[in-house]
Amino acid sequence: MDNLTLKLRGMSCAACANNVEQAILSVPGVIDCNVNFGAEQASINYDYKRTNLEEIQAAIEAAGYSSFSLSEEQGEDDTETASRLAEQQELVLKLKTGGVISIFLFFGSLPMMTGLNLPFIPSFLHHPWLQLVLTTPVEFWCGWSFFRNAWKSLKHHTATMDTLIALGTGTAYLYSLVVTLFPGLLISQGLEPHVYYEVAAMVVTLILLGRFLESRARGQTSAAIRKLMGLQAKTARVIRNDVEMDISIAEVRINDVIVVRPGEKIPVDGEVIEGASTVDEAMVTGESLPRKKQPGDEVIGATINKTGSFKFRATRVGKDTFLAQIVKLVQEAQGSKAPIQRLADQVTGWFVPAVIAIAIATFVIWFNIMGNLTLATMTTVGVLIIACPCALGLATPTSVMVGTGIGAENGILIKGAESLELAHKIQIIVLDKTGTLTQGKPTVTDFVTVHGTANSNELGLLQLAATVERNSEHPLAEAVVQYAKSQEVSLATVNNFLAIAGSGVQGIVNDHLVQIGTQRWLTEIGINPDSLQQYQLGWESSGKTVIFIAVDGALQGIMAISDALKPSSAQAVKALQNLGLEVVMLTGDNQQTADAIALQVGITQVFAQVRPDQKAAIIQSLQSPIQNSKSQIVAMVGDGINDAPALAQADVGIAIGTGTDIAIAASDITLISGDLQGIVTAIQLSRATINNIQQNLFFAFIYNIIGIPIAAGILYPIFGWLLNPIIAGAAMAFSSVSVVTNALRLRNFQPGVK
Ligand SMILES: Nc1ncnc2c1ncn2[C@@H]1O[C@H](COP(=O)(O)OP(=O)(O)OP(=O)(O)O)[C@@H](O)[C@H]1O
Ligand SMILES: [Cu+]
Ligand SMILES: [Mg+2]
Repeated sequence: MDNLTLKLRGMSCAACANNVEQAILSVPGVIDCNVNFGAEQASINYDYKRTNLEEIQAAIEAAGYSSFSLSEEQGEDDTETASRLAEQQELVLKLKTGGVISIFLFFGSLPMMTGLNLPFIPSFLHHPWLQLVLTTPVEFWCGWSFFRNAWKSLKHHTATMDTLIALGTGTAYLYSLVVTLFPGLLISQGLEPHVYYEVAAMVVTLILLGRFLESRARGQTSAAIRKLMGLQAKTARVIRNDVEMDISIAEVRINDVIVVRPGEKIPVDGEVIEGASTVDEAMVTGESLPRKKQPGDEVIGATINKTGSFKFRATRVGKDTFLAQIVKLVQEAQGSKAPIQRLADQVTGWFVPAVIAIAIATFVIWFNIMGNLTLATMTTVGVLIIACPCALGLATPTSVMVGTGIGAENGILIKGAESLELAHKIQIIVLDKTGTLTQGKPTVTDFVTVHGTANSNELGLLQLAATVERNSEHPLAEAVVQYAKSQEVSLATVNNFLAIAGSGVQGIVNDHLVQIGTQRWLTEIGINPDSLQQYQLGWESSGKTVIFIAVDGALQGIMAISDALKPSSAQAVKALQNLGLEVVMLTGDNQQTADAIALQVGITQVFAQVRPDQKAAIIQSLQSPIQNSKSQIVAMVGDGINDAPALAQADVGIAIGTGTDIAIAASDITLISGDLQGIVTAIQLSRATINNIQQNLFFAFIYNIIGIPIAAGILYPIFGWLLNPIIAGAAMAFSSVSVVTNALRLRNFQPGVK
């Protein structure tokens, strides 16, 4: 199975998105497909053994739309923008032509519309033949795309918003043409031979105007992506054959040695090999404090070198760089569908046919009841015009695009619209202790053996312990090894090494069986761990982790390891509680230590001594409904490595990453910097986005809900009100613009401000 994202062109409304989706799904071998109108993107899951990119693109082509793949975008980008520009220019020309002509027609029809005698308007403007000559180019040149697209979809037995506009304005035009040619037809019926050319021309112009404004505003919804891509440096100074030279970023290869001076942008990802400096990584990680860099440290492309100069070896270039991955991820997220959009999708599916049915009913009823052809035609045109579902298709995707973009700017990577939507419903948030609340860089602070402290026995035991721990990748093990190094203890070799997850490690060193782990584990394997209790209890109550070292089945010493809290932890926990969330701590560590840490950060609910494989089960139990209420939405925050099952079990899995080793895959949301404040921001952003979507849906529906019945003439019998088709056209154009503009308002989102 393979996954593919295509950029789409030629869609004019959500009904088009439906058509493209159907076209792609009809290709044998396509498993699943999701077309996003707002992002003009399709994401497709397909079986690469049964179909390929060409077949899928051909199907899209056959349905009357065009596509190009996101991955080949680098090359395609220029032609893409060029053709888009040409299209824009043509649209502007059509808009100007339509605008000027519409103004003449508008003044020409004013006397008739208002029923007043307006002497300043020359009467020739009202002449039907002149109006015909003026309107024809507007209808068939400016409005040509409506007819072309309507025809294309008719061939595929579908209908889109273009169908409605073509029908609406075409009807107004044809009606007027008939009246111009055979005024006698109406006069014989006792009706005035009024023409409605201005309706055809103005509606076309207004809708073009709406599209123009909409596409301009829509361009801004992907501003975040462009901003991210703009961060990329253009050139790199590499050393090749001992010569320093400036080359373009595209030519940088892995293992190139690159020189960076103070104030310069770091071109690609790499590892420092010489020199030292501090680097401002805010643009990529959201972390505001500059980071110190020295040989061995990772640097991220697009971040800015501050103080010193250094050399580094390129480790990731081109589309593999951290920045490129972020851009790709955000693009994919922007194209994904939020569950809240399903409603809009369902509506658009039957919307256009339903509107055509209502329009026909309107015509039939008015013509039969009133016997008035003019009234029947104009109400029908009004219904067709006001009913366009285009704003509906924009409501969700535009907000999602802006929301995910804002997230990325703040160092929050949101995998898809679904996670973005779900985050605002989180009720319980589970925080892992090590690496999440704490810095995850534990250090040994105390060490005592059964023979007391500071004797030769101590270093011997330390050697045994560190020798075993060197084979474990657990952060605690790392701390023990570091401590041994600082005491200048050399390490021996270990045999039969075994790690028991959540309990400890063991191995044979110099013919001694060494076992290091939790108090509980030692008890389980029949070793009494209690002889150093007076030290143990004090250390634990200050929040340190105590590990127990046994040699040949007897306790020989214990060690206290402390892992400092992140400076932001307590504040973030408080902020989460203020948002109304229940904050829970989950850890494999001992109960006393866990309680002590929980107290420091203000958490009351603690699950301690949880084995790694039980963490997911705890999440599940938190999710289950409490007494005849609904099930709970639980988020899990972890460092993404050993917490993967729990992250996956949670409704929203939030991974904390540092630098470039982020486990993007395991989580729904990734906080690039380790700062927990990011969780608060993510939840606030989710709330703001959902709010925004709801406003958009309101804007999108309100025009149709109010407009269609009025246009159909529901108020005519009571008040004599009808909706002038021109007003309908204006409302329609305004609805999409107001939706996109409202979505752009989301860009003002400020993290941390409620
Ligand atoms: N390599 C090891 N050396 C010594 N003790 C270990 C080792 N691995 C695990 N332990 C013991 O097992 C306990 C539980 O480990 P686990 O990895 O499940 O959780 P943790 O990393 O301490 O905490 P958290 O669940 O918050 O990440 C540790 O607190 C430690 O006492
Ligand atoms: Cu529309
Ligand atoms: Mg852990």
